[in-house]
Amino acid sequence: MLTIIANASVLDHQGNLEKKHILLQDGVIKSLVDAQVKLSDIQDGASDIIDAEGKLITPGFIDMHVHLREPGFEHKETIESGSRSAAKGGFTTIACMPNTRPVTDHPDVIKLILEKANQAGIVKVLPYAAITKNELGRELTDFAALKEAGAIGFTDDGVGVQNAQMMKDAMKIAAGLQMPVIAHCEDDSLVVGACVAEGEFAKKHGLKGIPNESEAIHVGRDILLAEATGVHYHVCHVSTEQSVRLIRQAKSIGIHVTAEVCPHHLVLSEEDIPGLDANWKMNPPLRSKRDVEACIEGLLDGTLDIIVTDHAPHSAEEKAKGMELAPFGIVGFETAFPLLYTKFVETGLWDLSFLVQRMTADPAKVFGLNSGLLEAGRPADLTMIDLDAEKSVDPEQFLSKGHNTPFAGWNLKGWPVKTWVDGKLVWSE
Ligand SMILES: NC(=O)N[C@@H](CC(=O)O)C(=O)O
Ligand SMILES: [Zn+2]
Ligand SMILES: [Zn+2]
Repeated sequence: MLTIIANASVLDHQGNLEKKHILLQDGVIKSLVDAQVKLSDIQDGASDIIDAEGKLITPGFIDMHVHLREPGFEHKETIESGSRSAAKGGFTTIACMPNTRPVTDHPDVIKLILEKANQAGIVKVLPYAAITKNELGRELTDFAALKEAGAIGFTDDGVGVQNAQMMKDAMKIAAGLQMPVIAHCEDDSLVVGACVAEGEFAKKHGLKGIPNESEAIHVGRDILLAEATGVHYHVCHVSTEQSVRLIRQAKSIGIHVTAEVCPHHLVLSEEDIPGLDANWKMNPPLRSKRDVEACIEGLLDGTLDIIVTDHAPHSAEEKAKGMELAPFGIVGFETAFPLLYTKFVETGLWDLSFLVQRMTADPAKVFGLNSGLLEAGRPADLTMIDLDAEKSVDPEQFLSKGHNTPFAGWNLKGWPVKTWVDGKLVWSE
């Protein structure tokens, strides 16, 4: 079956926009043809021709840090609802975290996730497995068996691995299996009972603060352990100036460390929190302006490799418990691209190709995926974006079960309008 996406704007290797017809066949990108070529010359046998005049086509976005909540927390999200939400946001591959119930610490849970994702048949779902059983930090899981079942890496996201020897043992085994260790960096002893960052907001509201060191102390420790074990060490949701500095130094001496940053940590600081509204509560918390600047700088100089959403849906009831009692986390799929496009590309701070690469080719490179590039022979995972479309964020319109976002009402440009996975249209506005 031949599909043609005609007259699409695509980014070339230099980041310039070119007009192309994109031919898809059997789930794969067959070729990109200059749009000067008449459609009548290439459309023989095409079962579907989509006019993409005036629209940008990019490789499908890849999100290496998401929470789909199934099994166990289906009231927050399911693999199906999360996949739909991802597709609407332009994502075609998502990697889901193991803090489910049961925790993804056994091959059976990996198999269940892959089965459910397959049944949903929307986006590609890549499961992470837990480092420790039940994410309790006491006993390692069976890495070899989890890899065999389809896990793509190991992480206790949601909590930090508190014991250094445990982390070192995990890294040694993962290195032997050529698998990455992905770390939620947080030293519990420095955090106890805090819900927002240490800073002006915490002071004003008489709240205990989460200090920057609670993140960076793990980053520093784990870099040393990665050096000792040779593992590919990937840092989750970097949010502090100190972490950026440590990762930059580690990279400069050749340690195999990579890192991710979330849109909210690039766009918001603690100064933006309007009040005690838990839609502004996430882990790591919104930090100071200085930290935001350091994260942006880190992304620009390659210290931070990729952008992830850390899509973390919770129910309205849970979030209504208020800043101190509500769970940490905000949804991310359906606002990520327009948010970053509006804040950084429209304003002339970043090239469009810089943003697109951090959400496509770079995550694919960091995690060894075959997708993320718009070239012949690659899977036909594509996103169509209307860069001129402008609308305000309406959580009621989200396909995610979670409506917990600090961006409600924000007026944004650059909305995804169609998404294909393996050549199949999985979402269309
Ligand atoms: N990021 C969050 O604020 N919450 C995540 C956990 C996590 O990513 O650490 C969640 O599972 O809700
Ligand atoms: Zn985390
Ligand atoms: Zn997370």
